[in-house]
Amino acid sequence: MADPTTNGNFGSSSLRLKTGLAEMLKGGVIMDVMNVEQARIAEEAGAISVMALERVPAMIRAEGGVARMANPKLIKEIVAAVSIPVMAKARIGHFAEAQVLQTLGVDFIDESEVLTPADEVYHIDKHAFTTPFVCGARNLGEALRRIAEGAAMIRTKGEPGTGDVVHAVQHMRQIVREIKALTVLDDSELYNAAKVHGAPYELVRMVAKAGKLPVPNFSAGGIATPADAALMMQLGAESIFVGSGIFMKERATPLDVENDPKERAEAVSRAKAIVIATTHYNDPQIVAEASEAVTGTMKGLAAAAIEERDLMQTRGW
Ligand SMILES: O=C(CO)[C@H](O)[C@H](O)COP(=O)(O)O
Repeated sequence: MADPTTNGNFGSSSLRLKTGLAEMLKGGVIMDVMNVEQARIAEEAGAISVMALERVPAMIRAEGGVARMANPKLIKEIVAAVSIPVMAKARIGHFAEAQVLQTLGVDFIDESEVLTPADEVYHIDKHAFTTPFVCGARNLGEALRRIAEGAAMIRTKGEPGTGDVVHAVQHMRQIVREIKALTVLDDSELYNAAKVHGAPYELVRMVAKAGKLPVPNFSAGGIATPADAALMMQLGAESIFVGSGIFMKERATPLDVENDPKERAEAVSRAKAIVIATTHYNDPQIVAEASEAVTGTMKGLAAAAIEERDLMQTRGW
């Protein structure tokens, strides 16, 4: 049998390179930004990367409509404004949006359930791109299916735009639990595990041997406070994505960081605190100090109150 660590798509030098880029983002915070000023604040606050998009999930949730890839003009402005890596989102299955993002030179493409899915059956064939991809997952099977398609980074889906961390916790706990369960199986049992998880045997075997995913495992969706970030890191996340928790004032209204110094200071305080808490996630004293420095926190929306059909996390498979 082929050695899954050296053969097949996953062993390709191109995927190892993409995963290497993802490894460089470990231990940091990736912040959603909707304009150049937000991107500058994120960089100054110590974000490891920014995600360029037109509306953060809280706004998409409040306003409805079809959520698509951001305008290339906005992405180019943000790429030009910061020196940290820039990510941008494509709709699930929308390989033409991903082609545009690759042409624009973004550092990572997020095939994201936050946008309105473009294909009800197929995710993007991510091996066909030189730009690395990150994808969301709620469980190990979903994570491994995305990795099989070429994803170089996995993140929990959580329930984006709520400020409620409960589903990010659920997804991270499930992925970690399912990985642990694989490590005690013998080789003959792994075939059935692959069937149960709906994932390629080679990847299941790789995870069973290593006790971890073959790509970095980050967390996203509903992370809104420094303590939320510390919680996710302690549960096994290797980095944190924060969208709606930093730049939003009301559910559909962002802080005016361009014209209002007080609101700008509020965004800076939230951004810095999340970065500090992510770095020092194992030190409650530092997380306490970071939390104290925050002025204003996203009010949020309890994920349990959302109708099944309005969940973003159930998009993708
Ligand atoms: O799609 C994302 C990660 O790739 C978003 O950045 C993230 O899910 C935002 O969620 P929230 O607004 O709840 O922080």
